[in-house]
Amino acid sequence: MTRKNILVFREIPADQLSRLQAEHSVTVADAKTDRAAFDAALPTAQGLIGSSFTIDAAVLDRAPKLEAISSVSVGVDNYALGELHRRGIMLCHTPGVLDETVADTVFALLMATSRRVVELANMVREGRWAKNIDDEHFGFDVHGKTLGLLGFGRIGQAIARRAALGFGMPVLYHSRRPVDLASQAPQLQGHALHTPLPNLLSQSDFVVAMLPLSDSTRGMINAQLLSQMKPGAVFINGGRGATVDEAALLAALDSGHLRAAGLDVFAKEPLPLDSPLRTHPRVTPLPHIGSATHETRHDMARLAVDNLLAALAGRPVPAQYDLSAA
Ligand SMILES: NC(=O)C1=CN([C@@H]2O[C@H](COP(=O)(O)OP(=O)(O)OC[C@H]3O[C@@H](n4cnc5c(N)ncnc54)[C@H](OP(=O)(O)O)[C@@H]3O)[C@@H](O)[C@H]2O)C=CC1
Ligand SMILES: O=CC(=O)O
Repeated sequence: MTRKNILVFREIPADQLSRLQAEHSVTVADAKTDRAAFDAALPTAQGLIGSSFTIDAAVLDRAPKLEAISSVSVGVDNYALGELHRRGIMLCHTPGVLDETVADTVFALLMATSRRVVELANMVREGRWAKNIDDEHFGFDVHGKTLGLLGFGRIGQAIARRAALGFGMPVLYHSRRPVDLASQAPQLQGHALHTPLPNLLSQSDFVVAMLPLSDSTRGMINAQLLSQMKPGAVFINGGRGATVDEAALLAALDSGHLRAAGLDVFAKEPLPLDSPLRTHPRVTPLPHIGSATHETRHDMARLAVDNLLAALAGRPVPAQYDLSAA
């Protein structure tokens, strides 16, 4: 079989790198920290694999031999989808293998915001636990409360299973098309309801966004949407930061309309030091760790390598992203 040129633009585990090296010529050059080496390898690259770097038309112009990109992520908002489609370059991603881990992270944010986990742990660490805990420190229950999900795809449904089956939470969800629960999520039958957005917002104690970033979702969670949320509700974002108007979110927290926010993702990452979201007392910020466990990151890398090896060999690809609508 012909050896092809692969450019690894963000580190992958050694055992997965070896699989690529066994069949192809591989250059490892981190696109962010080793940009000169990345640029030098682009003109001959036939396959790219990595994540967290924007591959736009300017990058593609310098990669005339490119056949396939394998993203070690499920989200594909870093890629110029229309350009890839136009140029006939295949895009692969890692759906499914991270669903349960990301749902766990979202639940960590639900618990942390409601039970004030970080704030009260800091009180203990800093020697400020000086008296018995009283209502000044109390949190709010999660179990039994209503969960509103914006986005009810693979990960949204994994969150819904935890909420409905583990925490006895009624689940309302919003997506453009209702999901046929009988065939796609039988465990959630009788537990999750496709709900008009205004009703979901006004009835939910927790609103969790698990949306991809696209033209239709960019800035979707704006002042008007936030104002329709139930007073005292908690907002969690596990999808993409740019789906939220962050200034509007801050205003909703500062006015007291929202009780708290748990955010794994931000419009700009890493979160700028001067962002008020970094230190806001009622925001629990995480550094985009939705899928960041040893097991799941390894599974993602393995699927991304499976994808790229299959794409370059002309074999059926396990998880090709459909660019036809781009
Ligand atoms: N924090 C982290 O580390 C991680 C974040 N993510 C993010 O989560 C996203 C979701 O992942 P996953 O569940 O696998 O994706 P899916 O494609 O399975 O689900 C996406 C959901 O969003 C809905 N949706 C899309 N556009 C809109 C819209 N305009 N209005 C309302 N609903 C919409 C879809 O329904 P419909 O099309 O019917 O509208 C679907 O229910 C990823 O794209 C990624 O950006 C993923 C992994 C880790
Ligand atoms: O944000 C992570 C992803 O896989 O998408």
